[in-house]
Amino acid sequence: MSATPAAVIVAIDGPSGTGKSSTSKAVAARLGLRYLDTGAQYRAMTWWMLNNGIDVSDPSEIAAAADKPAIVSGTDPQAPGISADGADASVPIRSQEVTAAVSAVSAVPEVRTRITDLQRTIAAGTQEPGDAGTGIVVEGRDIGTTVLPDADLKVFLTASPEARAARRSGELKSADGKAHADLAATQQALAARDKADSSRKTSPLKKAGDAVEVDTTELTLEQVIECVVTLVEKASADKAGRMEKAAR
Ligand SMILES: Nc1ncnc2c1ncn2[C@@H]1O[C@H](COP(=O)(O)OP(=O)(O)OP(=O)(O)O)[C@@H](O)[C@H]1O
Ligand SMILES: Nc1ccn([C@@H]2O[C@H](COP(=O)(O)O)[C@@H](O)[C@H]2O)c(=O)n1
Repeated sequence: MSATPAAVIVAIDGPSGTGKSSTSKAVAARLGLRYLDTGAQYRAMTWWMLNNGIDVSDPSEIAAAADKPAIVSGTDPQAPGISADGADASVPIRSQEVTAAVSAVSAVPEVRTRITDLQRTIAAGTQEPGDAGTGIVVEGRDIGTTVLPDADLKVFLTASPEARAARRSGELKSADGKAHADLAATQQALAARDKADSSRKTSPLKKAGDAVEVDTTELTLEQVIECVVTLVEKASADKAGRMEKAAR
């Protein structure tokens, strides 16, 4: 087996609140990989549409506007950043308004084609020799099934609805300091978004057949990170071994 790890492409998918972002960022930072938050790209597209008078309840209006905004994603796991038409979208894409509209926008095929092209270009850039050639962790809903079906490692994170709602409620509380988060309402909102994301026609949320499923319900975030780091290290060493063999 080779001593030099290869630049891997890692796909991390799963429903909302399973820990995709937290895990992917930490794994990428620990292993010196780039990081891509594909949910942020759909959110930035949605934010731009809401700001530009697009009726997000009308799929034909969404489709007609899908190629208009320039969506630029950062890939530094410590500070990813995202902009739409040059405007910093990092904070506003997390608003309730965007969260409520994003599933409808992301279900439109023209939006998916546009964003999928961006994602593939960014991932391919991390396979070039030089500074960028460090590999990448890409997280979302359809990365292992559609965007990067040849990824070196696919992970599908799950957690019980109760655990996911409790995590999200904790987040809401710490964001405004008030103990207002209604667990049942949070659980309902997560279930509604998952249902929309799993039942759309184009590229629904789905586990790839060759993905490693990790149920995070009973695991701490640190345990999930360690588990995925181990999987990535193995995938990277295996890839390096294959490359070395092919070069002989
Ligand atoms: N294993 C875990 N144990 C406890 N809390 C966790 C765990 N994993 C993630 N969290 C917390 O749960 C919340 C949601 O995590 P995160 O945003 O990473 O999920 P996500 O799958 O990316 O969600 P979404 O798809 O909605 O963006 C965060 O506050 C995070 O710190
Ligand atoms: N690969 C993806 C990633 C995300 N989406 C859509 O974006 C929404 C927001 O995602 P977050 O991870 O930021 O919560 C999500 O609910 C999906 O509608 C997607 O379609 N494909």
